[in-house]
Amino acid sequence: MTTQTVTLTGLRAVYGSGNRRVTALDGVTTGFDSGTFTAVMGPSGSGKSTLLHCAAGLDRPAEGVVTVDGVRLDRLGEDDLTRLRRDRIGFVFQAFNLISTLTAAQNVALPLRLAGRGPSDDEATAALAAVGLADRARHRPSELSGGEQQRVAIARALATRPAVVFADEPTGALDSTASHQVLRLLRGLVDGHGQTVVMVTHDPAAAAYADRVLLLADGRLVDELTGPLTTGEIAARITDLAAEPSC
Ligand SMILES: Nc1ncnc2c1ncn2[C@@H]1O[C@H](COP(=O)(O)OP(=O)(O)OP(=O)(O)O)[C@@H](O)[C@H]1O
Repeated sequence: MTTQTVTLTGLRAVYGSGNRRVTALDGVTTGFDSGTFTAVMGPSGSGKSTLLHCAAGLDRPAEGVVTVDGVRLDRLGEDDLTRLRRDRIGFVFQAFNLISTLTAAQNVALPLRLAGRGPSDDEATAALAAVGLADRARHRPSELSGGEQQRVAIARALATRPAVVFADEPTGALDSTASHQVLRLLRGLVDGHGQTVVMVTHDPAAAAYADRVLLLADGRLVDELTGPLTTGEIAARITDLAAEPSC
């Protein structure tokens, strides 16, 4: 039986108040099956980052329920939520967000140290080996290419063996070759290790690596494509969506 690692039910997210009030999510219900790769797409301002932040417990929605690994986030206090984020959720950002003064291995080991489980050189080295960077363990971020830095960031996201990895535009700062390397890596984590991955992207070629593409518009889920998907099919659906009047 398939289990859902993350569920979102009736999510509403609102920023500001009065005439500056913006409804960023307007009743989103969906789930992310364990061991699957989902891409979240949609026009700028459609609510993609807000969805990711709410699903990852970085923002609290105004209404609705998020569960991660069977735990309702709205029932957690700030300390328990921080612990759950640290132990059960991996993050990958467009800007890599590595600590410049630490080596690749030290960056990867950081979540383990914060979780009181480290430092374990073996675990950090194994995580770097899994992303093909065992020989770069002692390099600092400035000594690595963008693609290598993002692979270190992925190794860091995996260090605590999270239930889910959320990636916000992970290839946004990379050239095409490095992008495909990072996407193949994410795909391999899903296929080879049953990792659950949820990725926000603007790029149909990146979304083509996913099993499922969710399309958001004006804070609502307006379509869902399931794979195998080609870049062309995804790009065509996005173009159609842009031409449709929003309701
Ligand atoms: N901190 C904030 N304060 C006020 N409004 C916000 C804030 N963050 C986001 N919004 C608004 O919420 C809506 C959804 O924003 P969000 O960043 O989730 O969209 P997005 O689809 O990720 O956009 P992009 O593709 O441009 O990154 C937008 O209208 C945005 O202007």
